[in-house]
Amino acid sequence: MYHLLKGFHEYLTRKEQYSILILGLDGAGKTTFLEKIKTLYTDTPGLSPDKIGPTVGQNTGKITLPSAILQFSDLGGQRGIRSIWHRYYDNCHAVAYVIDADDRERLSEGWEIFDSVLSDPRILGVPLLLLANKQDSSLSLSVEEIRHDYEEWYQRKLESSRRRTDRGQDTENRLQRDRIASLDVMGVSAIEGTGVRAAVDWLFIRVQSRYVFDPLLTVRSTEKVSRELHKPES
Ligand SMILES: Nc1nc2c(ncn2[C@@H]2O[C@H](COP(=O)(O)OP(=O)(O)OP(=O)(O)O)[C@@H](O)[C@H]2O)c(=O)[nH]1
Ligand SMILES: [Mg+2]
Repeated sequence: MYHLLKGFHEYLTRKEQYSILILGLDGAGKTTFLEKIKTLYTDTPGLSPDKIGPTVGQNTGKITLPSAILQFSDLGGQRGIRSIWHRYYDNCHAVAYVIDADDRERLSEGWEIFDSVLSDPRILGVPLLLLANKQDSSLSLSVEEIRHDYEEWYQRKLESSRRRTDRGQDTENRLQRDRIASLDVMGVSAIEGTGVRAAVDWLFIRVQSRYVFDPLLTVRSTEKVSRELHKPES
C-alpha cells in the first residue's frame, strides 16, 4: 500500500523535462545567456562573462520551475561546430536562436544560419524564439530593427530563388512565411540579464502548451534527448 501511494504521489508531482536548444553564430552570446539563466534560476551562480570562452561542443544547464524542468543545451556556433547542430533537432522541444544585434557586419550570415534552422522539417513545428542580444550596447539594433532586417533578408532570398521555385518549394515557402509572420523576437542583454526571465517564461509557456496535451510525445522525446546528450561526440 505504501508503495502504491508513493508511486501515485510521484506520478502526481512528476515534472516533465523539456529540452531547449540555444543556437546562433559564434560570439552571439549564447553561453553568456545560459550562464545568466543559471545565475537567475539556480543556487549555483553561472560563470561570469570574463570566464567564458568560445564553446567547443556544448554547454548544458538545467533549471527547475514549479511545474517543469528545462534542460538547456548551448551548442558552439563556430562554423565547424554548426555541422553537429542537426543531431539535436529530432528531440528538442524548443529553440532559442541568439543573434548579435550589435554586429551589423554578420547579420546576413546570422540570417542564413537562422533560416536553415527555421526551415528544417524537424524544427518547423517546434516553438522558436529569436533573441536580439546585446541590447545594453548603444549601437545595438532594436527588436523592431532586427525583425525588419530579417524580413528584408528573407525577401531578397525569395526574389533570388523565384525563378527556380517549383510547386514543392512553394509549399515550403508558404510554411516558412507563416512561421516568419508569427515569429516572436525578444530583446535581451545576456550580460546584464535584461529580458532573460521574459525569454525563459516564453520558452516555458510555449513548451507547456505544445507538449502538455501530448504526454506520449514528451516522454518519448525526452528519453531520446537524454540519450543524445550523453552520447560521446564522434
Ligand atoms: N555587450 C554585450 N556583450 C555580450 C553580451 N552577451 C555576450 N556578450 C559578449 O559577446 C562575446 C561572446 O559571448 P559568448 O557567450 O561566448 O558567445 P557564444 O554565442 O557562446 O559564442 P560561441 O561559443 O563561440 O558559439 C563575449 O565577449 C561576451 O562577453 C551582451 O548581452 N552584451
Ligand atoms: Mg559559447
